[in-house]
Amino acid sequence: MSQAPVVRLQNVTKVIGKRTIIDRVSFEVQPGEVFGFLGPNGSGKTTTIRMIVGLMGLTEGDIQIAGHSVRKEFPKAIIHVGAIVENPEMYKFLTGYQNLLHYARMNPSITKERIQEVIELVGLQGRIHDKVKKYSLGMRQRLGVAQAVMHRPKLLVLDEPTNGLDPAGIRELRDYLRRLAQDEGTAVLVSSHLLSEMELMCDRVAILQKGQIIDVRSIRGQTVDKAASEEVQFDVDHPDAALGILEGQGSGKIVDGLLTLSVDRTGIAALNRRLVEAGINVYGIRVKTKSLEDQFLEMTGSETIG
Ligand SMILES: Nc1ncnc2c1ncn2[C@@H]1O[C@H](COP(=O)(O)OP(=O)(O)OP(=O)(O)O)[C@@H](O)[C@H]1O
Repeated sequence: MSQAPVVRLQNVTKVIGKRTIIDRVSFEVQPGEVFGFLGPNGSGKTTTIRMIVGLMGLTEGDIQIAGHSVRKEFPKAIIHVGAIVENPEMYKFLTGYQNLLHYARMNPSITKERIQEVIELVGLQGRIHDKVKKYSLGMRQRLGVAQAVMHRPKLLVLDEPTNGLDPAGIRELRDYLRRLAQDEGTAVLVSSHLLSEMELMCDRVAILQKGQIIDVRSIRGQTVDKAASEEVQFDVDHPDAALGILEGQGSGKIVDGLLTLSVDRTGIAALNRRLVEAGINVYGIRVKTKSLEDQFLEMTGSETIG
């Protein structure tokens, strides 16, 4: 991608006592991208996020936000960030609108028009004049996001935003985060321990395990049921010879007497044709679909993800 990243982590490391909690974590989030930070409980998501938003120092490495190092130019970096890391502080006896007005007063660049715009962005227009104490958790969170993005930050950071939300609330969260990314070009970083939610919400995810990034991948449009990759097994009369014939066609191997390859659907017919033309008898072809969930479990071992 040619755009400059909104946030760039380079070899971020955090050591507490003698323990390395975060170990050389590197990734970038682009403008307009919803980026998921996925990992089992205790893998280090919150710690990383706390370092991004300046609630905790780094032991090694650097984090740049809009090109400014949080270590060297923290005030210049942090003005580009909107975040909900702990529960957003709201005045429960004031209305949603009064709360937004209160925070807007601290920043003269926020106009009444902008307040209206963020209210519509998070879909709170029908309830914005109700007292916050009457709000559901999902509505409080929308108000928190509205407040966090009023000053048009380049980066929005949300730690476990789906916690406690029902499926409808999660869908709404997804919709307004996407809107924010698309309409305002905001880079959105969300953490979660639930792959199924990340798949619906994010363009890419980084998978964190025991303080290390073990994978970063695109997932836009994929769901748990759709294959991210497929393993194809050919039942043939001479597996070794078949393996030789298909050399160079991906990582072929023989498993339980079956020729096994990773290939996408369109490649299966072509491989079959090559085998038959080379005189190999093919008795069966089986496609073993691996969902992202399977792959995530494979990568993170037996640790639970939700
Ligand atoms: N201040 C601290 N002192 C010592 N250990 C800490 C501290 N903060 C976090 N840890 C440890 O670092 C590891 C990562 O914690 P962190 O809260 O970042 O994980 P997480 O992925 O956000 O998990 P969860 O989803 O459960 O919050 C955990 O083992 C935790 O016990």
